[in-house]
Amino acid sequence: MEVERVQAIASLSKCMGTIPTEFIRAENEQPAITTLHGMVLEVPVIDLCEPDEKKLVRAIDQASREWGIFQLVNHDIPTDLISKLQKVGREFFELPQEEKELYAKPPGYQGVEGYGTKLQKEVEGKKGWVDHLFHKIWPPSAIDYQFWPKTPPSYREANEEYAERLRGVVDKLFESLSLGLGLEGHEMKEAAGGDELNYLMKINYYPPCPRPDLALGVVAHTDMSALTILVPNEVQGLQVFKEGHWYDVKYIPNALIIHIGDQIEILSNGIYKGVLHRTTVNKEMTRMSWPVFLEPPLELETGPISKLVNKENPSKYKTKKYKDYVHCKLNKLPQ
Ligand SMILES: O=C(O)CCC(=O)C(=O)O
Ligand SMILES: [Fe+2]
Repeated sequence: MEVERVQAIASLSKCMGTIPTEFIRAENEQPAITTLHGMVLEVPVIDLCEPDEKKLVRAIDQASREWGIFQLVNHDIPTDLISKLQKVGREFFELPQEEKELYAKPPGYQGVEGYGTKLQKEVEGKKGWVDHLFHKIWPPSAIDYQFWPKTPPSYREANEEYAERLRGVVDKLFESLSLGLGLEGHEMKEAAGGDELNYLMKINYYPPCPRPDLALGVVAHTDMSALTILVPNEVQGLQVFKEGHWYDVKYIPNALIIHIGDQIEILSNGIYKGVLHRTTVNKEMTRMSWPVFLEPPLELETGPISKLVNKENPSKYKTKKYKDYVHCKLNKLPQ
């Protein structure tokens, strides 16, 4: 059966000025009713070039305890490279529909990679106003190039260069998180899979939506990954839940948005918190984002790091294979 892409639904909806009911969220989810505007709390912004190492570790530690999300500036990934990554991704989504379908998840295929429209089973059968493309970008042994667009031709180079540059940022983040918890610098990354840590690229494509007050892009969730490193385009849309309210995450050109995911929450025995977030959509403009999910290998067992478990802080999470964690989360089963 052919899946209807949101991009196609969006072109029809534009003429009609309405959206199909399956995209209209319940009132307790509608962004127009549930977003707190006008002030207020701002996600921490962290300068990765901070010369005082201890200060940097403290800033990352505090943001990860209190927010589970922060924006990283001066991260050393060239602006040109970020623009190139965005350009080739945009060009892929602007291809004729039948060319994009060449990269669709094959029928019956169990993996996550490929072009598609919906990953998770959603709240009350409602749909998110978003299409996506998933493919791994690191390590080289995990890459399956059948899911990488061949058009535009520079797609591959841009993604390979981005993966290469991202590795330095990833190592620095894992090291800081380890030190923040009083561990040796290498421990956190090792517990998350070390050199076998998978970098899963996702491109989210949120077409213009005639009723952004009623629809959501991605529904409220925490990421399953250890960490997620995200580049957005300039269209506002990411929101985080903090102290009982939804807040916009301010767009900062060329910043990387870092999410603490479920796996870091588990490894840290709950000291660092996975952040609850969602996305809104825009009436006139296409929003896009490029999260890279840093995930343990599927067969790796993850659980609280033993040094972080003691009488005062007993283990809060089960130790299990990452693939079993993913299975329970996708099927909404208890962990
Ligand atoms: O588009 C965004 O800013 C966030 C997307 C997201 O949360 C996700 O794909 O997991
Ligand atoms: Fe997410």
